[in-house]
Amino acid sequence: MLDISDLSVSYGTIRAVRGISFTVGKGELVSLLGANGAGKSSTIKCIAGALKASGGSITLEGRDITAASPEQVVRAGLATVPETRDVFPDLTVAENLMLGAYIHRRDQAGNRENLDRLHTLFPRLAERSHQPAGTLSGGEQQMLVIARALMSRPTVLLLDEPSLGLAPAIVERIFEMIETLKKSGLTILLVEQNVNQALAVADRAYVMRLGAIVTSGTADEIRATSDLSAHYLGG
Ligand SMILES: Nc1ncnc2c1ncn2[C@@H]1O[C@H](COP(=O)(O)OP(=O)(O)OP(=O)(O)O)[C@@H](O)[C@H]1O
Repeated sequence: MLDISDLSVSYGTIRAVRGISFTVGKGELVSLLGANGAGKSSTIKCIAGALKASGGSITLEGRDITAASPEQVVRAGLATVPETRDVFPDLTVAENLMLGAYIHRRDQAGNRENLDRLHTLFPRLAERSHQPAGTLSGGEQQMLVIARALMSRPTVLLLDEPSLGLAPAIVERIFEMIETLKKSGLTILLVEQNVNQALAVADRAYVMRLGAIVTSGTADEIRATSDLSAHYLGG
């Protein structure tokens, strides 16, 4: 489904991602793990078309999207939830959601149907449809940005640190929702610092350190073989 081959990303002379390769199969939930500064967000931004690759290739369902713009990437079927969790604070929840559907703006019936499905998945957003998004709690804003990404009807969803800065009870809810999305058949690439939670939902994981992939395997293999504290806590 998603095939990353020898991908490099640089900021001037800083090489943030150094020739990494990994795959995410159809319907799989793959996690990209690593300490601060390992290069996870740079990888996600590059796949999303927000950063230019300095080498390598990105293929989605056999189609080369390495040089695609963010909009072209969304049109190809890949939606991204960045770690910045940006909502438009003065727009209502409903208006924020409709912005996620801009590539389908002529298909109003399809958008309504998708919105109904998302309201079932995120009842809190349905209750707060007419409320300015800036008045939502942090956890609700995270739900909103995930739902907004799903309004583009992606086949692959990239989630960058969805649990960042949220209370443990809310983190539980976010991970339950990620599991529900996986069960619905969505292909997911999940970047997380929350290693235990990520491995609990992931089929496979890749561990990044200093811009390179140092370990990969099933969630059980990663738990069993790698020294998590060394990779994640920088020890
Ligand atoms: N805009 C930028 N300009 C220069 N260097 C950058 C920029 N963004 C990231 N970097 C550098 O690239 C490297 C990888 O950063 P990146 O944000 O991809 O890591 P990360 O694994 O996502 O970490 P975090 O979890 O803290 O976001 C770091 O050394 C970082 O300082």
